[in-house]
Amino acid sequence: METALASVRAADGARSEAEQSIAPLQQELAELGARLSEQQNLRENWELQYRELQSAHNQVKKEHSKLVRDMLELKGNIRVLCRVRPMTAQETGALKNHPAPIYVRDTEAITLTEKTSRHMFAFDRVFLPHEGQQDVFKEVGAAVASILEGYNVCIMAYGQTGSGKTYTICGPPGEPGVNRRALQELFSCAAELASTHEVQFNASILEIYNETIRDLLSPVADQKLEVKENPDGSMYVPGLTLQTLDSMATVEALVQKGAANRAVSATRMNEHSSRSHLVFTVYVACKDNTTGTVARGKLHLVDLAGSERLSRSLVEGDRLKETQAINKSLAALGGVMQALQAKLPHVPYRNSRLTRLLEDSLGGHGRVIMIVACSPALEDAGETRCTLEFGERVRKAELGQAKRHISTGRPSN
Ligand SMILES: Nc1ncnc2c1ncn2[C@@H]1O[C@H](COP(=O)(O)OP(=O)(O)OP(=O)(O)O)[C@@H](O)[C@H]1O
Repeated sequence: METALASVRAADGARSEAEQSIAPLQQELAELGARLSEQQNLRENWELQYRELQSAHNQVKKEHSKLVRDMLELKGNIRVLCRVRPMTAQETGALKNHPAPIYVRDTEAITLTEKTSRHMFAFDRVFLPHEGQQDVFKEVGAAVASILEGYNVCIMAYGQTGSGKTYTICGPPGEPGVNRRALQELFSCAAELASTHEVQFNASILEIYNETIRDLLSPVADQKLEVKENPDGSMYVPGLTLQTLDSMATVEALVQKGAANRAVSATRMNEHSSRSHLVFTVYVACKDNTTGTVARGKLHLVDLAGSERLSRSLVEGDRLKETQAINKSLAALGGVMQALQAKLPHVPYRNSRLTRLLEDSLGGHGRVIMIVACSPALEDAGETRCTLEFGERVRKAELGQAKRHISTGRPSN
């Protein structure tokens, strides 16, 4: 009996000891539980705030896009932006004590000093050398997105060789240019529309070299390609390869393929990419599932051939022919813009393959953004003046109200 009582007492003692040592653990557990539920509340709050901020951000983005679109309507759908690239170390060294030829007065004006004369130019936006690819895209993103509503948009980079046209349109690795950013924007807009619309993207890449069109997505070299007009006035190139785009991976593969084929043809012709116009086109068909209507728009991204004058390039033979062809098509572009500005009854689109191809985007119903790319180098001041003058002339052109292309039926291109 005694032994049993002793062992019960011992067990009680052990239990109370165990309870005592468990008590702080229980307390700690309770505190941890309270902290966890506090953290959970905080997380829920943060998530809520994040969703609210995201929706406010989307709203601001939509309002900004609408403002830009309204501005485009008011301005007659043509905008000219000017981008000055940074100076290289060599160009800075060449300045010695000479002041830099380009002075950016503000975001809409630039002054160029050439020898002893000074010229002032006004644009819709001037980008300083330090401004990045995202700053440029901010200015063109809304126009890009408008192809989903059935508008035709053309974004061109104009300027002499080495002024930053390819940098702006394509961009080096890690600094994507307008092309990749445009597709990213379009995919993101399409995702937002996914519950009510069916959106399809196709693309083509061609170059115009010496007035000959080359399909950069086709394995067949030396195809005879021509620009034709559909009965509705839209332009197309029969036989041109179209590729479906449905992710950034497909965009990357397409851009790489176009660049590889361009490099091959460049080597074959013993010339450099800057001697041809590169036209990357995105075609969209956006079907409204409620009404069944389809908006068809297209976006041309054009990296124009270098605009240097014959006198400066001191060329002969094949180079002379190339330069003449480039000058002819750039002059044709200037001629089209001039005719639009003067509201002439006849606009000479047929004077070059480039202007013929872009006719349904330039001609009255499209939205055009020209980016004039400028070299800040002292030795380029003469060419830069010509570039800036060209840009200013284009800015005076009037394209009238942009038109949406809406039809009924299934999306196709
Ligand atoms: N905004 C910029 N920021 C940094 N570097 C730039 C910028 N613009 C151009 N560059 C650099 O300047 C050089 C010339 O640019 P780019 O090749 O784009 O000129 P381009 O006008 O397309 O010439 P081309 O007519 O020969 O194709 C490149 O080395 C490019 O990386």
